[in-house]
Amino acid sequence: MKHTTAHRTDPSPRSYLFRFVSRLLICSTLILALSVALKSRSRLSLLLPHFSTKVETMAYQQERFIAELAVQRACLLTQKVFFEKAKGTVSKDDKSPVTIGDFGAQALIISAIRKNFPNDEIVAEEEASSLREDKDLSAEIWRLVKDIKLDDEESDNILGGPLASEQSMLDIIDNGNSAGGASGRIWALDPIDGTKGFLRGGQYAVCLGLMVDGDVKVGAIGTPNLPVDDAASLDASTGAQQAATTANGVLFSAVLGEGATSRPLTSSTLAASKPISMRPVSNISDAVFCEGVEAAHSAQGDNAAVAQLLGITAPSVRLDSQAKYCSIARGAGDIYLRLPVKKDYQEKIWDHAAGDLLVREAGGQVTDIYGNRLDFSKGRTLAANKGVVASPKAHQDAVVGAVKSVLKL
Ligand SMILES: Nc1ncnc2c1ncn2[C@@H]1O[C@H](COP(=O)(O)O)[C@@H](OP(=O)(O)O)[C@H]1O
Ligand SMILES: [Mg+2]
Ligand SMILES: [Mg+2]
Ligand SMILES: [Mg+2]
Repeated sequence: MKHTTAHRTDPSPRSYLFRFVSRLLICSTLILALSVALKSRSRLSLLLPHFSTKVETMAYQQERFIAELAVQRACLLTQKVFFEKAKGTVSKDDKSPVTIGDFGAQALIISAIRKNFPNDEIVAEEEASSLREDKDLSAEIWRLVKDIKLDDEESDNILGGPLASEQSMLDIIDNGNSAGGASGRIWALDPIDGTKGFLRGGQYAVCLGLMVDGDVKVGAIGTPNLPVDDAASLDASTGAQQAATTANGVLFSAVLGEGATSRPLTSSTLAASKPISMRPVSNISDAVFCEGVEAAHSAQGDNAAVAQLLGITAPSVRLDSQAKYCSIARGAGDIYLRLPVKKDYQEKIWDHAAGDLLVREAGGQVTDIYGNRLDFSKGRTLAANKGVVASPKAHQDAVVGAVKSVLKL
């Protein structure tokens, strides 16, 4: 019996060989399958060169959605104030104006960012110290803010619903005090860009951008007074009279590598979007150029001299705010010039982050007067840049060349 048992459990040299060969076969099949999988993956990325970047940028779809929805809700507040005679205007330390619309829009947008991306930093233009000293103004803003909501309850809840109290509104406004910089996720917020235009009855924009490690990845801009029609001429976009018509109000957005879009502003969920792009300009002398209304913000004489050097005979079209970036991005104009008035002025990141991305994603180029890309990694200002020049990519060298010649750089 002993002998028989030993014979059964001890495998013969033949069965050793059989096991060895079958394991070898399994291993080589696995190796073969793995290499086929790897090969087909690399073939896929050869066929779709944007495959890996797409996967990466898809990550910003939620940020884009929240940014658009938050800007759309804030525009409900700014539009309400726009049509009121008294806008609760106060003068800031630098003598520039700020209104209840600026404070209210900042509170609503920061609250939406806090709800959805609690760990992100925010660089926003306004702060609440003056409101803490002026109880009446603070109460007026709270009366406005607490009633603003999107018609669609679910969308409003995505943004966190109503703010909790007047006190928390002030704290939320002061959440925009990040120093900015080159690392991490930082939102740049201008609750009303073009406050002077807003007060004058002209163009203004609610602007929000997301920077990751100093690079702008997402931008959303609400322009309640721009015509919805992307094909509307730039001249039809300048004045106050259009503001009262119903065919106004556009929401622009862009994600790095994903293109730029526009859609009508609504009071509820987001409307359907369509892609936008700069128009092709074969001869630069046919280009339409735009600049700011305020002579103190850009050197209109120098802007005109640059246009003249490029052979452009038509006068500039003047609009306040980042509506200029939006307009050229959708082909309602071609060049945006913002040549410096004062040597020591540092442009603010919230005045450019969203617009810069929008124009680049629409096929344009944005640089400073030296031809350098705008650098958003330097803190709250564009400390490494001077002025702004934006035009179709193919013409940017010529436009910057004309700028350098006029400014004798
Ligand atoms: N001296 C100056 N040079 C350039 N920009 C200036 C400026 N003084 C103020 N600004 C900025 O110009 C922005 C408006 O731009 P524009 O002239 O194109 O409409 C203002 O934004 P706010 O209105 O948000 O304060 C403000 O930040
Ligand atoms: Mg301001
Ligand atoms: Mg601004
Ligand atoms: Mg502003």
